[in-house]
Amino acid sequence: MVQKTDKIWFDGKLVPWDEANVHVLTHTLHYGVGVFEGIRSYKTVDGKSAVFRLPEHVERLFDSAAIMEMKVPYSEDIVNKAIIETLTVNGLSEGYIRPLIFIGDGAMGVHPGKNPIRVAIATWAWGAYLGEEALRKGIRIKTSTFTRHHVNVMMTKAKVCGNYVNSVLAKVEALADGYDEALMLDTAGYVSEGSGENVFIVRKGIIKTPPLTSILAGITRETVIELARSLGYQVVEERFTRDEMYSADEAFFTGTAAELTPIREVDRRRIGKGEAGPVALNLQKEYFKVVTGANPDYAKYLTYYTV
Ligand SMILES: Cc1[nH+]cc(COP(=O)(O)O)c(CN[C@@H](CCC(=O)O)C(=O)O)c1O
Repeated sequence: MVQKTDKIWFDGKLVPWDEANVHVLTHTLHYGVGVFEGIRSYKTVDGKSAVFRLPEHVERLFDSAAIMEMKVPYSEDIVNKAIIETLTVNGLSEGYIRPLIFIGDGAMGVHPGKNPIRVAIATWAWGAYLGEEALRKGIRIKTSTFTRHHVNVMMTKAKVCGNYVNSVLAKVEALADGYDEALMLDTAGYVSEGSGENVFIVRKGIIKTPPLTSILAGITRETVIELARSLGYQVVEERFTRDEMYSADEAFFTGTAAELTPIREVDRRRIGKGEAGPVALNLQKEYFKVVTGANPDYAKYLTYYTV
C-alpha cells in the first residue's frame, strides 16, 4: 500500500490526498492516454535533500506529452517548482515523485475531443523497488512470454500509461511463476528491457546495454553509462540475445525506482556465480554516492531543497 502524504498538487492547487479524485468517465481511465514520470529525491550527505535529475525527468514528461499530442496547461518551470513544493509541503526529505498528465472527462469515445488536460503530482516514501535484499543479493528473472512493443505499435520513447499494460502482463506472469521480475524481448527477439527497468550485462569486463530502440530512454541508464565510463569501464550500446545474457558474467537492472539492482539468475540459469556481481555492486555503490551528493562531479544532477 502506498504511504499517504498530506497533499497532492492537482491542476495548480495543493489538495488533501483523499480529495485528489477524478470522475469515472475520465478519458485516460478508459483509453490509456496519459503520460507520467518516476522521479526520486534523496537525503544528501550535507544534511539537505535533492531531487535527482529533476529537469531531465520533467523534460521527458513534456516530450511524452508532445508525442501524444497533449497540450500541457503549465510550463516545465511551473511543474519543476510544483514538484519541489509538493515534496516540502509533505515534509519528505527523500521520496518518490509521480507526476501524471492525463485527459479528463467530458466527451467519451476514442477521440479525446476537447476534454481537459489535467496535471497531478503525488509524492510518497518508497524504499527499494524490488526489496532491500534484491539490491544486496540480486534477483531472479524470467524471459516474459509477452513481447515489448513494436516501435510503431506504441510510442516506446514516451512514458505512456497505456504502455504499461504490456509491463503489467509481464510482471504479473513473472511473479506468478515465482520470479522477481520479467525480462522482455523486442519484436525481433532481442533483449529489450524489464517491465519497469533498463537492462545491462557484463562480459569479460565489457558492459553492454540495448540501444534506444524499443526501450524507454532511461535516465538512470544514461547516468550509469556516464558513471561507468568515468570509472574506466568500456560500455557499448548494442543489442544482444537472451543466450548472450545466459553466458554473461553479470547482469543488472537500472531505473529510478529500481536504482541499480543486480540480476543473479535468468530463466533458471545462474549468471556468473549466481550472485550480485562485483561490477554491478561497484556501480551501485558509486550510483548511491552520486544521488546523495557524495560525488561532486555529479552535483549538476541535483536540485536541492530543504524540509
Ligand atoms: C519500461 C521502463 N524502462 C526503463 C525505465 C527506467 O527509466 P528511468 O527511471 O528514467 O531510469 C522505467 C522506469 N520505471 C519507472 C516506473 C516504475 C513503476 O513501477 O511505476 C520508475 O523506475 O520510476 C520503465 O518504466
